Amino acid sequence: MKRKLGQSGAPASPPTDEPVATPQADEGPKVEQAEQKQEKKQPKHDPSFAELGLDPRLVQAVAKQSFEKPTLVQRKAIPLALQGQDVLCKAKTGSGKTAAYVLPLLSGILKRKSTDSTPFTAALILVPTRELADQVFKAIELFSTFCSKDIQAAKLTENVSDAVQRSLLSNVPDIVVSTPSRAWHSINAAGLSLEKLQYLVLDEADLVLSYGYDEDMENISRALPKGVQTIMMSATLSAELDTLKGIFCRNPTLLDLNEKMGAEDEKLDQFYVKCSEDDKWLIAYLIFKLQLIKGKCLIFVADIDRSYRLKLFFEQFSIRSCILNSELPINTRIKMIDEFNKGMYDIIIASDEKSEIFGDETAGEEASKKQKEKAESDQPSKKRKTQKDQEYGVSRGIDFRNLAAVVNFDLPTSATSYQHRIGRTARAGRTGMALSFVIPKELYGKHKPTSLRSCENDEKILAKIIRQQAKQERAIEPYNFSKKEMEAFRYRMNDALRAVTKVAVREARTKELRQELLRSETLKRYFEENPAELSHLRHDGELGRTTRTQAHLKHVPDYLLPKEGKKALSSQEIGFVPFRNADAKKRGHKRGKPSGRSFKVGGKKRDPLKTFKVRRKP
Ligand SMILES: Nc1ncnc2c1ncn2[C@@H]1O[C@H](COP(=O)(O)OP(=O)(O)OP(=O)(O)O)[C@@H](O)[C@H]1O
Repeated sequence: MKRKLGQSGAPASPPTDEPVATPQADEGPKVEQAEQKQEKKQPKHDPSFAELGLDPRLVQAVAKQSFEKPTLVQRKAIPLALQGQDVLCKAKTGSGKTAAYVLPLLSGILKRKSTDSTPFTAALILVPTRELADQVFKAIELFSTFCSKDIQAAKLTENVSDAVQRSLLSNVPDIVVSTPSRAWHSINAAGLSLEKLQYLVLDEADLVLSYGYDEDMENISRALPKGVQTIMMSATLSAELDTLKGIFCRNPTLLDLNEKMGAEDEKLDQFYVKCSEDDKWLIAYLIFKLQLIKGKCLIFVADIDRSYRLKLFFEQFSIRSCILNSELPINTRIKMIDEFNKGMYDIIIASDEKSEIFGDETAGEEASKKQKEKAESDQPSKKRKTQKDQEYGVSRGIDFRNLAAVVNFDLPTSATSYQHRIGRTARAGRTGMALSFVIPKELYGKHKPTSLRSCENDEKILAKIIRQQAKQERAIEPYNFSKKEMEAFRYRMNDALRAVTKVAVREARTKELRQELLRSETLKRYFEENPAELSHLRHDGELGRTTRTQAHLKHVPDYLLPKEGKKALSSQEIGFVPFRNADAKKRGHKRGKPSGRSFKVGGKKRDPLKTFKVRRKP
């Protein structure tokens, strides 16, 4: 199907009279020219938001967000978009791509409305997941705070009937945010009109085809009028982007803004632990029970069962966590991300079910064939009792705020997927840490109860990840735990693992879904009137008695801890991962070097014993 899209080369009715840019033909020199022209025009200092030519009401809204100055992608993309150019932009995760396309879009609509108030849908923003649609919609609301009367936006990813959708769209929103499938459905069944569309945005553009939206994209391309300005955003480039570029863009300007990371500027510390299958569980228990990682954490696992397994395992030790997966209703998922961002939870366990289909630029034909087959087999089956949402995904684009660490409990199956997962932390100038568990080939399949098929190739994937990160001048370093000190905790880990049986996992999965029904809209008013009862609705509550209760596991007795304290579990200190790199610079903190001091973060003094440690390979 993807090739079919590629073969067509251009939509039945091309979006413009201008020649459609043939992929790769003149791309190289054009990029350079565009960049050079910009260099000449640029003032000596980096321009402020006001100097970018945006509507003053938007500049005011940006100031309200406390954005001091535009990020690189915003500085480069906003002027081009305001000039009406098609832009294909690659910039790193968390670099502010959303504002880079939302602001010029809003500015253009406001400018037109100052002379012509005819209502029509002027912009369509397509994103691969419903979570992302919600996030982009909220960003539009925030940026249009001071012009809310002039800008109407709608998102089409709610679970509503066609009749309700039609009535919502009868208000003729200026901007529509949607996944491709819902957009196409609404064009057919709910009266979405693209007749006068001026702007088309594809966010996480390289993913829209991988997600199986090929046919929808092809249909949408045919429904577009001529002359639509297209903006494509992504953190990684892939063959899919060429296909889309050929279909939707008119001679686009390519902004490849992969900022190389010098050690000084690096805000993300990356580590991997090579360990056996059961040691993964042991180390995870130690990290979270002894709070070796400080702050909020996102743990990625390979599938839904695994997420419940880990949550139930953590519950044995009274470690609270919540789960995100494609089975949960969209409202629950969005609410959970919101609450996590508000600081209600510390740990989210997310199943990255689409990891395989993200594609890997380093993978061969054979591998991508397999990925495609897996994606197809993931399509909803009538036999399946619970329906997975095909439009679920949190490893791409979702802005988890102040996330201190990403833990790849199960390594993804591609380097691209890794890049996006770790991009959930160290966003918008903050610092973060990524830790990945890797099963060496010789240890794979040795501990049946915890073995996972996708881990068979962990070492190969790690090699690809190391190469990929090296290209960006980033390093991923080994991290070792002291085996001797860990042993004292092993029987507890085994006790807990034994209690988390397959039956317990199945029951927990059903129970969680049932609980989500209880948390439904019908109870909303009751809880508005009885806010104290809300604690029962926390998503990180215990899934209850699906596992054996083992009270003795809930605390760590002193005699288990090494005499030297937690720090003896790993040697050589790397220091706390602070949120702001500026602090690190001030105190002369160097990555990988022990500082041996306590740090002040957010006004509080940190205990150096509670820091994350690393031992480098000799
Ligand atoms: N100019 C700015 N100054 C400060 N913070 C900013 C600025 N622009 C964006 N941000 C913040 O940076 C964070 C990341 O932005 P955004 O989600 O747009 O990144 P992204 O590049 O789209 O990431 P991804 O590739 O993961 O989708 C958001 O919390 C946003 O509010």
